Amino acid sequence: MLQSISVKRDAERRQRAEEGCRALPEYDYVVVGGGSSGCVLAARLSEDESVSVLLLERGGHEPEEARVPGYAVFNINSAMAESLKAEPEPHNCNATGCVLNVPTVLGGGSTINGMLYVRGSGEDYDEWARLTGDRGWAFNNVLRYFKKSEDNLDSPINRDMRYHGRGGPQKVSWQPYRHPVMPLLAQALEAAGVRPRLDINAEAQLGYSVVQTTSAGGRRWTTFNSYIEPVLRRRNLHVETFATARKVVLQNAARGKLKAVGVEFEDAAGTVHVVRARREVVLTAGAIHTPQLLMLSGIGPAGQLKALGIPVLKDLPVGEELLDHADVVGVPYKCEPPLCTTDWQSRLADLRQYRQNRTGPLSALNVLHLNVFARSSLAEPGTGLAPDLQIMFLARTVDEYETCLPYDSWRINRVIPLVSLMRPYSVGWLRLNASNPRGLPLVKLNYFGDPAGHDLAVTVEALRMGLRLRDALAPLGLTLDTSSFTQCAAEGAVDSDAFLRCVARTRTSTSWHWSGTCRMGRARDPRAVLDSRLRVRGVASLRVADASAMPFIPSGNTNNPTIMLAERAADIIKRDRKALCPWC
Ligand SMILES: Cc1cc2nc3c(=O)[nH]c(=O)nc-3n(C[C@H](O)[C@H](O)[C@H](O)COP(=O)(O)OP(=O)(O)OC[C@H]3O[C@@H](n4cnc5c(N)ncnc54)[C@H](O)[C@@H]3O)c2cc1C
Repeated sequence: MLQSISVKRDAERRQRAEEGCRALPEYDYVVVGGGSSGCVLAARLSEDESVSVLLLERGGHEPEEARVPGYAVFNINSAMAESLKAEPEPHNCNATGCVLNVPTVLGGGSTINGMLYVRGSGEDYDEWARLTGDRGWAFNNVLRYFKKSEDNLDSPINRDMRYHGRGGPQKVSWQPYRHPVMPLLAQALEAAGVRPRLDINAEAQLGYSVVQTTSAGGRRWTTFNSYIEPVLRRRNLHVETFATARKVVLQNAARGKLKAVGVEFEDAAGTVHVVRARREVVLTAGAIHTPQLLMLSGIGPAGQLKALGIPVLKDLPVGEELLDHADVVGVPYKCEPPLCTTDWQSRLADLRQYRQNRTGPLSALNVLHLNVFARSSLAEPGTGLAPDLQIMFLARTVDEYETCLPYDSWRINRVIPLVSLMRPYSVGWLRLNASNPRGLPLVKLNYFGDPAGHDLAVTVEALRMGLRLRDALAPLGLTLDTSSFTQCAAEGAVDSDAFLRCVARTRTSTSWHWSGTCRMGRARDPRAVLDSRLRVRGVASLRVADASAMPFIPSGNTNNPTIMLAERAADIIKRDRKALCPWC
């Protein structure tokens, strides 16, 4: 499977190289990065037939198998992502540095992610409004962009028109298959006092729920499938794949102000081109590559750029903050037949069933869509009902098939609470790599790095919640399995603080929710790279409209918030253009 993805990608790249670059020398808007946000931007901007839009994407199209929900884990480790090893730190990721799987494919994160459709809490966006001084980012205002993007297919959720939209580009639905373990987990959660919630994307999130996904009819719906594919025939929209931006071309304009006038990029054959942007360059290369591109263009922390010999055009705190939710893989529960079966006959039957009508275990991401959102005893007062922790349930097959199917997880025999810190105090950073500034940047995640130990304490509490399910799960056939936790065994009992702190330190992983590396903020905010209209401070015609712009990480998974941000960005850009040119 992994090999087939990489073979298809290589063939597509070769073909693109033979065909040559088809981009024109000039467009009104050049959008860099065709991921979750870039596809939204390019589709929305090109709705206006009088403007031309180029979308540059360094990857290619996703193969059909990438849309099978049960294969999602393959996507993460395939040629559709590059692996970035974060800086090793003693207090997280087993001191070896977590691996970040950075998307490199049309659709970006929406093509390789877990598809969970989560908005976060209203308080998060009210905080965005406070930090930017722009009420336009408050929840009551951004709700319309969440709804605008949405084609919610499930009744009764889609009957709630205050919170949900129908007919938007992004398909949203419950996955058609629910593993038999899910009702048992729900039963155990209720026994532990966690209440059910039908819809986490309405007035509140707290409780456990079966989360909707960006999939429909047993298939993944990426932002490329949702926003771009239906409009690919537009004559004013051009998508150039295997086109890697190298830098933004900047010029001195009126009154000495810098202005973005184009983008330098390398095509599939390795030829370097410059495309001019008549109106704006919009960076949507994600929270890892957008800050890198800005710095390669001379926009970033002056000291850092000077040390690398990059001429400083604008001194801004690019990459000085990196936000993410630290995930920790908790102690698993063993699940045995007949509840969990992993034999080849069942797998073959699954494949046949999926091929016939896209149902069965392959139409869902095992049990990941069962989520708990909760407030720990350390949740900050004054944050309303915003959760500070999330518990998801991962599942996988261990033992018998591990060597031949290392990433297989559609048939399972372990269920693992995966805890995620929603309101982290620890903040990381991103810098250019001095030995190769164009290569992968250096990233320090700094999970659990806050001096007061708040983040670790919340995580320990969340891990303990996962353990609390054991009394209710044991009679249902799911028993705790500590056999793989030998590294922490000497620390104490399985529910002791010392053991759980050791689990947090050694079993950390990214949640892939990188954000905030080019945050927006108020005019005098020394941490802000962008103003609240997503313009790079002090540079004309240049915006950032991806997860990098978030000033505060939402309490939930970040794909849908990024789509919302891009929807509003498109509206802002259209309005700014009208304001400058009312007759256009
Ligand atoms: C493995 C994984 C699992 C996740 N699970 C979930 C989930 O279940 N639910 C959820 O809500 N969120 C999830 N997320 C997070 C979510 O997908 C991201 O927050 C979101 O995709 C970020 O969107 P973006 O537009 O900022 O960046 P991306 O979607 O990463 O898009 C950036 C795009 O830019 C391209 N690019 C980069 N550099 C260049 C360049 N120099 N030139 C041209 N193109 C370039 C990349 O190839 C990519 O396509 C997950 C993410 C990952 C990676």
